Amino acid sequence: MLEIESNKPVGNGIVVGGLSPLSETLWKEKTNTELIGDVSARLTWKDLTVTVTLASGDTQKVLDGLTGYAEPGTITALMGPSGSGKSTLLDALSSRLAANAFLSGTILLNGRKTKMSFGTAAYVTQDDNLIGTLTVRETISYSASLRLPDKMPREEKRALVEGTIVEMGLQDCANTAVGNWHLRGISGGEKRRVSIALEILMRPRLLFLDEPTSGLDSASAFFVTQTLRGLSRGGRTIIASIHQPSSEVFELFDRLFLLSGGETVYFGQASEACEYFAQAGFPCPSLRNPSDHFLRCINADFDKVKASLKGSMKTRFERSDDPLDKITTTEAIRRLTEFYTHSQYYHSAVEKVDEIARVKGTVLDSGGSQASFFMQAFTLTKRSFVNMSRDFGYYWLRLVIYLVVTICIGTIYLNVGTSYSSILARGACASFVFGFVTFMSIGGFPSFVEDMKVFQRERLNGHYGVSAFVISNTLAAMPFLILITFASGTICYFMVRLHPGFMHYLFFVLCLYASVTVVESLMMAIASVVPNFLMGIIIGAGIQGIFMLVSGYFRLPNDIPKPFWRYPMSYISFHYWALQGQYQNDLRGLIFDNQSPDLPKIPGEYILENVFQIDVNRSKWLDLLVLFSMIAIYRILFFIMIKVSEDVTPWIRGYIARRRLQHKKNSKKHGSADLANRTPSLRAYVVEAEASSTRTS
Ligand SMILES: Nc1ncnc2c1ncn2[C@@H]1O[C@H](COP(=O)(O)OP(=O)(O)OP(=O)(O)O)[C@@H](O)[C@H]1O
Repeated sequence: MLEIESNKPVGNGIVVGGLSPLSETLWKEKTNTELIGDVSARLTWKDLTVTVTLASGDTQKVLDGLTGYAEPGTITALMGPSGSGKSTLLDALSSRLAANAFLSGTILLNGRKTKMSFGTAAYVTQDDNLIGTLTVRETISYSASLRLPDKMPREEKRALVEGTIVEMGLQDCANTAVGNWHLRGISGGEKRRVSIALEILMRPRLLFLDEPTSGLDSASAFFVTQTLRGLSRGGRTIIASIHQPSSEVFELFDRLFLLSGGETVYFGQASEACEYFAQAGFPCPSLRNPSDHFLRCINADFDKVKASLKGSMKTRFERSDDPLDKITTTEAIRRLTEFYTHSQYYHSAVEKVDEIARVKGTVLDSGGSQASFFMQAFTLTKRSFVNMSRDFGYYWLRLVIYLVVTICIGTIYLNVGTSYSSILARGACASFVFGFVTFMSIGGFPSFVEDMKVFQRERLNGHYGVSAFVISNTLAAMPFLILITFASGTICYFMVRLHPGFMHYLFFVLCLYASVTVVESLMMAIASVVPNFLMGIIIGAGIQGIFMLVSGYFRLPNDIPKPFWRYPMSYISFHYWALQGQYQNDLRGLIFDNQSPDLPKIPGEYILENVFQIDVNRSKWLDLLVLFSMIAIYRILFFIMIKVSEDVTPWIRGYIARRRLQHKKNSKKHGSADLANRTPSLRAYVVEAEASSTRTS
């Protein structure tokens, strides 16, 4: 067990800042989670370098040899100009780097290498991915049910939720919906606070926040930061990237990590940063906010603008005492980074990192949820059902369109009968229903993609697992899909007057239900690979177009080219099984008129075999069974895809990136050697360049 000195109050001695004592006490009592001392998080990173591969194939260093640490009981601010690498550092520390990013260096949690996603640490990202139809209170309450222990009484869960709402100043908008494309909800700043509330609800031992105060007014920014500071004083470790904090907000931070162009400009006590800048030759002018001053010293993006302004307002600048007016910011950054690497701040940071890393502390497991699987699945199903019932675009709009389209089908094929011409009409009607009508199900994809974003946020923060999500989504959608398919199927069946009989009716609507659910499941599997809704819809439409082509209507089954299209494509196509089943369901047992009254009548079985080339020896119920199995297969596929992207892809990515870097290093070495050998005068230059690059690294 670690002895943690830094759990003692830091700074002005406030033990619980903005944090409601009620929530804090309740949390400790009811969850038996004594965070200080036994499961606290000490995070260190040493020589952390992140390289990304760009679309052109080139690589770019986004972070360069960063070293630092974060201890329990402290709040660390990451500051730097836009694009300096703050989010990348948070992503690297929380094991969430993008697919094209490669990390080198050491990150240790309590002295051990740990994968930080899935609940070991909580992360409030820059994007607020929330369910738009839920109110603020509902959003936080569902989150509490998903993660708090089942045994915890309801009143206590409610008290925690209310306490968190008060801590984030959300009481006035607690009953307002978050908002989505058709519903104006809470403001951007309020959304930000809801996102923070969701993560501080469980009092995580390690919390990353990417720009928690962006979009907040100065008073809200102050109170939110004060709450975070209070949370840290309870033994939590907090790291937050922040833009432009006011001087009051800045004073709430214990440590400051200042970045510019991916390099460390300063890492140390926030309260000593002013002195550090003065020592480095950039004292903060008396009337300037220190954090504004630091950022002005290290933002080189506007050097050109500054130079042209200087030209036009020469006299004014000449009189200024500000050192920044005498040199370019690029030069200031160079001096500051050099000053830092030789300063006592850097050396003490390295010493402290080594000291912390030497102590092998508690292995932190996933701390995201303490609720049982059953509770998670139940809460998720309830939440999804509420969302689906409130979001007009999810199912209601589809219900309206389905009803309209099936009434159109009903009027066009009205009372189709058993005349000779009705044979093809019945085939066309079935093909349209199971082709185009089921195709319209992709309309729900944008809403599902929004759900996926929420799922990904919650999943990475360990709120619940993939199986709970798949089960809940399946169960919550079921009543809506039954309503849509049974309502539209009934209209179609009775208007067209398909084969009479209850079992024929039941088969028709069940087949429609299964086909629509297969499309939903297929789109779910697509969403696991392509999270962008436009791309997803295009891919989903393309796949369904191909499935329709090989369904046996546009080209008869025996005429479909055997390699690939017949085997296996037509068997993979759900349209094929739906049509095979429905043709049998509709035609078998009916007798049709022939072309002329003198010719004998045609039995349905004959048409099935000779016109539509249906395998009459196979039961239509078997076709239906195949459709239901496809639902399960696509949902399992979704599950596997998520698992693969979580477990296998990072490993492959790391391997490829390592190979690429190695290859680059080798070719660089050979390239410079070749050049030096060919031109003796260049040899000295290359040797010097290689030596200086080794010195820098
Ligand atoms: N996966 C990536 N692929 C390509 N470039 C990347 C990737 N990740 C980061 N970068 C680049 O690295 C730089 C730092 O990005 P990052 O988002 O970390 O900056 P930031 O300091 O958080 O910026 P902001 O304050 O604007 O959010 C940017 O120039 C960005 O384009």
